[in-house]
Amino acid sequence: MAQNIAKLDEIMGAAPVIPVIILDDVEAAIPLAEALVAGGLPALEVTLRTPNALKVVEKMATVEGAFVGTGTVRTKADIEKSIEAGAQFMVSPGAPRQLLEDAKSFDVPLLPGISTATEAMAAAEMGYQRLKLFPAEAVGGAKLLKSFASPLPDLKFCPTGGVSVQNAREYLALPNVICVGGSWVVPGDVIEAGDFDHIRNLAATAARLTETA
Ligand SMILES: O=C(O)C(=O)C[C@H](O)[C@H](O)COP(=O)(O)O
Repeated sequence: MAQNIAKLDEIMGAAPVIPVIILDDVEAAIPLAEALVAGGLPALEVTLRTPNALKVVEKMATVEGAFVGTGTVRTKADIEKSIEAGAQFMVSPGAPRQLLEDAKSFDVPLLPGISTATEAMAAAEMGYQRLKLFPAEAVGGAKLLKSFASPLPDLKFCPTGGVSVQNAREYLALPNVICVGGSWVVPGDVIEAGDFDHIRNLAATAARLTETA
């Protein structure tokens, strides 16, 4: 099956920002997800970069209103583990051919990462029209995506990597950007301090990024 674009559009279109979460403390999973959802960010990407990441996904998936996905997905095993934990979407920093092939046999959609026109075209050829630009700021940022819009009008992006509250609006104003991803709404020290009110405020500010001033 090709990439489930309708499902991804629902998830990517739910809010302007997908928080990229790096969390090992399972106890913090539910309060963190609740704070983000309450702030207006329902789609949450939990990176598979900590020993307890899948347990964090399981917990967060129980939070009402949350769309929980996994990030840093690199292999078929990562796909299988993500789905078993209850992920509703998966994100990868790259788009290796094998991963794109493997992901096609699962219902849960994969958002692969690209950083050049050639990679975007190769992914599109395999049925992937929703892509992450990674690492967005390092590979050309909003200027690069703006340049993709005319020759690749069918492709839509979630730029991630170096995106912040300062530069997010520039991306979100582009016609080929649905949302951005970023870790700035989930600072490690704030989570460690258990200051979920602060997280909710960061989320609320991020959720308003598409509002006109
Ligand atoms: O794990 C993945 O799937 C990735 O591709 C990497 C993340 O998207 C970036 O680590 C987020 O970058 P920052 O917002 O600059 O911290």
